Amino acid sequence: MIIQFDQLTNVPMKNIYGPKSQHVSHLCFHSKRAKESSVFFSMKGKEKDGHHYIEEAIERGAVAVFGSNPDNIIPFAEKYPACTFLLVDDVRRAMACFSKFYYQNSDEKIRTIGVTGTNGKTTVAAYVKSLLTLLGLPTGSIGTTGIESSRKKLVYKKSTPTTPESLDLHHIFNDFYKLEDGAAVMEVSSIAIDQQRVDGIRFDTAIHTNISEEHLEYHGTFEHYLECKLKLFDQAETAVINLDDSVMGEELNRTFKGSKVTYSLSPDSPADIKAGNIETTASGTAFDLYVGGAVLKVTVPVFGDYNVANILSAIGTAMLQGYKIEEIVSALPEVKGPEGRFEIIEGPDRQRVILDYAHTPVALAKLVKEVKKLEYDRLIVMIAGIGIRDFNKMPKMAETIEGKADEIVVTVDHPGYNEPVEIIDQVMTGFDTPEAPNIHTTLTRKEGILQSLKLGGPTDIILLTSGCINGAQLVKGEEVPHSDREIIENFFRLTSYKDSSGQSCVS
Ligand SMILES: CC(=O)N[C@H]1[C@@H](OP(=O)(O)OP(=O)(O)OC[C@H]2O[C@@H](n3ccc(=O)[nH]c3=O)[C@H](O)[C@@H]2O)O[C@H](CO)[C@@H](O)[C@@H]1O[C@H](C)C(=O)N[C@@H](C)C(=O)N[C@H](CCC(=O)O)C(=O)O
Ligand SMILES: Nc1ncnc2c1ncn2[C@@H]1O[C@H](COP(=O)(O)OP(=O)(O)OP(=O)(O)O)[C@@H](O)[C@H]1O
Repeated sequence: MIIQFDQLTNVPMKNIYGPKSQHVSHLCFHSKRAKESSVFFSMKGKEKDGHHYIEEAIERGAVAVFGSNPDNIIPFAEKYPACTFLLVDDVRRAMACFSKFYYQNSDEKIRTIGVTGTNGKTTVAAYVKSLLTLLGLPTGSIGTTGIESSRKKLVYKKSTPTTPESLDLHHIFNDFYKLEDGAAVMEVSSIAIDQQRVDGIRFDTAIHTNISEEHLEYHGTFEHYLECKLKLFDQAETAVINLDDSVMGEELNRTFKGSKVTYSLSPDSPADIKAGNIETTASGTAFDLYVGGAVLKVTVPVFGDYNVANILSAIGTAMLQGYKIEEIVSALPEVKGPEGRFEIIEGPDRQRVILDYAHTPVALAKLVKEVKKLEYDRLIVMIAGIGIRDFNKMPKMAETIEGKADEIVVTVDHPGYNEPVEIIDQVMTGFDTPEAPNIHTTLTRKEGILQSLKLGGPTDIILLTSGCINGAQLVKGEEVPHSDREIIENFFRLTSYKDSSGQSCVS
């Protein structure tokens, strides 16, 4: 595509050096990803300054460079006269605006729905994707579990765990549009908002799940974390708000000016949609839906009260897209959730392994409460300290689980550059009685899973929490392939066999 840089109206620019137009076929913000006809965005980061990699990007074929530091940009413009240099105040903002332009404002050709909150973003995104698609609005999704159009999983080299960088995001919107999806639902993390990845997107609907302490390793204070999350609603036409969340829900309910649907798990709440009489069944959950003065019976193939809250937010989203409540309710029994969230794997001898990504104390507490509603003999719970997250959170996970399970296995997820043993030590400080015989420690997620499975007997539930992002464990800068499912299936294959009477045995 030929880009006439001096005619870009949506990208705020201070100055342009060199040729005013270029043939562009690729966008990047990492010099090592530059190739022929690339535009390179040089950003100052936490560790490095992208301006120091401009020459590398040019050597690899970049034909245009955005930067904010004139001390770098002007001398390079003189040294590389064939390359276009664009001096801007804010490179992240420029990257978001330019990407939107480059991918022909695809975000405006489809509906965009953003989900934010501490817990439940992935789950809500999956429910919304599934529900809207069932209702006849093919919807793609973007988040921690990957990128999926309404019909298939798409393969991208992800640059971030949850919310992609702006240039990837607009590329994905464009792909959804080309695949004839009518909407995109995406998880919007607080970090993404802070790093301006969603700048310039006008969301049709923003969904709020809840807020509790998280990502303090990045934000420093809870106030900054909350402030970032609230910003999403400044760029949304309509909103779905959880009134049960007194911190963020009440604030949003007071300040949000557009159309909104509020939701609550308390039938007495003033919310627009509410759930009551929640009952766990063998195949999911049944509840009464209070909406517009009526009470409707609803069944959903999901487990856990918090997932009923997540379903309510999906219902609110569908209502804001113009669907009638009767159509929505009739689609609910078919709704699908994401992988690794209350995902049940049946083992031999009526054992059940439940994989759940709960990795905050709040999520863990709620999860265990829900699991205890199921029938089982003994409960084995694995928790993990996540090396790439807040160390202060680790003891709180131990504190949350102590006394609530028959066996507790403590392990490590994504050690990053930390020593696994230090992570374990940090988690263990949260137990009152760390030496208790039912508390076990292992140094890798794989060992933790195997230990938990070995502790399980007939009719037990083995709850494996925390989780693995993108099928890998992050160890010292490397992505080490890892699959919980593979480990579990191999374990059951190796330990169970049919004896001569045809009965299954577990050794
Ligand atoms: C900790 C953090 O916020 N990191 C983000 C940050 O990187 P940084 O500031 O450390 O970058 P840096 O290494 O200092 O490099 C600065 C610049 O130089 C460039 N560079 C660097 C080296 C080189 O050889 N060439 C080169 O061009 C880099 O591409 C970068 O643009 O800026 C980068 C560019 O915008 C982000 O991609 C990167 O996200 C990393 C991948 C990341 O893991 N982020 C996590 C914390 C994150 O965003 N998580 C959230 C929430 C997850 C959840 O759901 O809980 C998410 O939305 O994924
Ligand atoms: N509405 C909710 N309230 C509290 N806990 C929840 C809620 N929804 C899900 N959870 C718990 O949090 C875990 C993570 O859920 P989910 O992956 O949907 O959240 P998330 O916000 O996407 O987290 P992340 O971005 O870190 O992946 C679930 O496995 C469940 O245990």
